[in-house]
Amino acid sequence: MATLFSLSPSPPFSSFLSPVVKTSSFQKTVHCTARPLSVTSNILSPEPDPPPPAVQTFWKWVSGEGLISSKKSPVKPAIVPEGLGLVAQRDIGRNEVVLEVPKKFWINPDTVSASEIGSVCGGLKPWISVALFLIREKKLGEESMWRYYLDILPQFTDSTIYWSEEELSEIQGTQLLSTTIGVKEYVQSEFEKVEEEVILPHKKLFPFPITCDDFLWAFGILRSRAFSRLRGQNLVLIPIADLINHNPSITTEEYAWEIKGGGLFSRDVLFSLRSPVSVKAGEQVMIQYDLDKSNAELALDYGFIESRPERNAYTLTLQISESDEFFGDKLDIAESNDLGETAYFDITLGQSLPPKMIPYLRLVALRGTDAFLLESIFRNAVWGHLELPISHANEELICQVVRAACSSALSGYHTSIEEDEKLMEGRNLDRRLQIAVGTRAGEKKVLQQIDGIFKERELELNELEYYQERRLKDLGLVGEQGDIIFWEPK
Ligand SMILES: C[S@@+](CC[C@H](N)C(=O)[O-])C[C@H]1O[C@@H](n2cnc3c(N)ncnc32)[C@H](O)[C@@H]1O
Repeated sequence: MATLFSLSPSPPFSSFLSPVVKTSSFQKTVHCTARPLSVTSNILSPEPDPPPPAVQTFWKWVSGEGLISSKKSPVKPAIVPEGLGLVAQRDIGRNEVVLEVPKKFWINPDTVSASEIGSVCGGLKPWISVALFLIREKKLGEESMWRYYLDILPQFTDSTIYWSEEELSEIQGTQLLSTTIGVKEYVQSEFEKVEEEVILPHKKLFPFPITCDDFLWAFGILRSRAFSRLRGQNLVLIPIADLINHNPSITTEEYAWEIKGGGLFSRDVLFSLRSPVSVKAGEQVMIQYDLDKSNAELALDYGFIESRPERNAYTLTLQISESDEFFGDKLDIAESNDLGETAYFDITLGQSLPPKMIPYLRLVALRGTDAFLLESIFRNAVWGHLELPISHANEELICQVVRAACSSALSGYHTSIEEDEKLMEGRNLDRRLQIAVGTRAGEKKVLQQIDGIFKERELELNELEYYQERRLKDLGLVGEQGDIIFWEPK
């Protein structure tokens, strides 16, 4: 039965750089030592610590190059609980622009094309060419014009891609773990390709050793700090603007950043960042990175999670088996409804199931005497039929398979929700442990929710109305009491 469809532990790894700012928290080598990262308030103490020398040098560079006027700028970099951040130098109004960064200071695939390595990066994926550029500039040290920016980038963040084996053991059984492993394998294989095709054949351009760890660093930097959803710019690092931290209590859907200018008579193209809320002098200016990301995505991209229930999600992977005797017809029906041989359904804690999930499940489970619905004469109407229960057997099967899959997924975690909650109640959890415990508890809650939905459905199987009854009713062949009216010749 379980071969009918699978519930995979791991959702697909989204193509590189999904929407919004990617950031990540870390202990930057340049910023002092470990800093507390618990985000309880964005109000800083009256006398914030002076920024470390590397940040001061960066700020001088930024002002000296005319990127920003340090006197007039409404924000400046400072140490905050999230690492470095942008702090208001005066009161800032809601939607007020806090930074405008001219294009010549952006790092994107065009920057790479115009650089010394541009000629050898032509055919590369945008993120790979930018990653290679960052690594090379970092290794060039004093010789790089980007050195002051690179000096303030963190060595790593709390993203799960940087966790040790021991830390990863805390997310045993989670989708976050499978995704993390998948991402690391992806980075490794991309590194091996670029090493063979670009790095090793061009020793003059890359005279220093470049390792997979360097590549993972660059990947993490891009994943956590690159801005996207920008006009014509899908992957761009904006020095200084990328110091903006995430505030979970800002829930505005509007993006706080945009590209300005570039029209026929306009001045230079600028990246413009606004404060979505009003901020008092001395407070941190923050934004919402992405309302749509699950905790697992936040943990992977940035190295933090949120406590809001709707950040907890689980991706169900359902599949039409190739060995299914009706594979072709089922695939055709799925494809006519924008689904495929494999379909991914993101289920969020406290929210109803995605609307196409149950019809797809019924389709996948369709067999035996119900299979007539797969015939081509039903093709235009079949999805409508699948939106309602088909037969007792079909409905029972989907309940059994989903419940078995939930129970198998739940048995893969090494702690119970109660144990996790107890741990979370305790103070002073290590940041990474806090991410691990919060994510694994959240996934289990969603799995329990899914199991609960199908458990309830199983109890209703005898009361549901199925295709044949609906059909007879439509034909006027079922009486008031549900009794079947037989046609009797007079
Ligand atoms: C775009 S960078 C922001 C600047 C960063 N704080 C730094 O020190 O360079 C995003 C990273 O900042 C940290 N960060 C941002 N918002 C955070 C939050 N609300 N809680 C914890 N860490 C946060 C995470 O490490 C995240 O990956």
